[in-house]
Amino acid sequence: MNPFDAALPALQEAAARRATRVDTGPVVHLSGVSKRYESVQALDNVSLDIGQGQVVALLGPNGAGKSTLVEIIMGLRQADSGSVNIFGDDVRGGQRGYLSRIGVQLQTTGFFPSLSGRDYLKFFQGVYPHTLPLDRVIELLDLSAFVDKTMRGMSGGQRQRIALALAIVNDPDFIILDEPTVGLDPIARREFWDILRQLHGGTRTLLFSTHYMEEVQALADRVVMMAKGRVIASGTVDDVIAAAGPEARNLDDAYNILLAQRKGAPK
Ligand SMILES: Nc1ncnc2c1ncn2[C@@H]1O[C@H](COP(=O)(O)OP(=O)(O)OP(=O)(O)O)[C@@H](O)[C@H]1O
Repeated sequence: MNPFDAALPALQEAAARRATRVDTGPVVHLSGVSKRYESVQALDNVSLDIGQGQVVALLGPNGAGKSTLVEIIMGLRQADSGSVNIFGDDVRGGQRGYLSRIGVQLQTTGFFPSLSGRDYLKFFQGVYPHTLPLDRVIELLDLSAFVDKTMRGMSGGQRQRIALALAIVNDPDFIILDEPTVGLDPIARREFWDILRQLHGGTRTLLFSTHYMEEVQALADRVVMMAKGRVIASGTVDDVIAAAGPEARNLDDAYNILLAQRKGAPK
């Protein structure tokens, strides 16, 4: 049986539970967020709203501020100024209730090489009050062939799959992924996209950063383009292409045009 079909009942149940939850307002509400590291202005007055069920791609060159933004949303870093609200929690004010509702896959995950994937999954299951059944997570992400291997014995793509599995153990409403498919070969990347589509299922909110245009086009219903700590364009792929002007035929063109305009703009 297709692993996705096998996992469907658990996902449907989870989606039904989410549907009965009454949330008002956006999942993410950032207003005027700035962050400086010594001489670098990593984020400069960033405002962003993400609604429930949206799949949002953060796109931008190295150093644009994507990871910093993602880490502030995860509560791993503190913004210097502005407001950060996730599921209504005032993150800068110290409210952290939202953490049980998010799942996070960092750019790189450090694993103890001698532990297995199953060891990690069990450990994470013990951390949260509500979790998806372990066998469902294994089925959903198609982990059975390697979940009992040690982390040392896995390929990079398999380790990334375990990292994603750990991000969904708590059946999160909001999944945040920092460059989730970096280093994967094209086939593994496409498999990863299929998994993300299944996880989204129309109800979960997804935010991911990426450098891959085809990843944006395959997954996102909204793009937030960043450069030098600022949001330089936001909207659907078509909106962003239109914002770049008539010379932009596709997202690649739009990206290059908007970045070139930004380079010429005063800081
Ligand atoms: N801990 C830190 N200390 C000092 N400077 C930092 C730190 N973290 C990030 N920076 C700087 O802040 C800026 C934004 O970095 P950030 O990692 O958020 O960008 P990014 O868009 O995620 O880049 P990449 O695509 O390379 O991951 C960069 O100039 C970076 O060098």
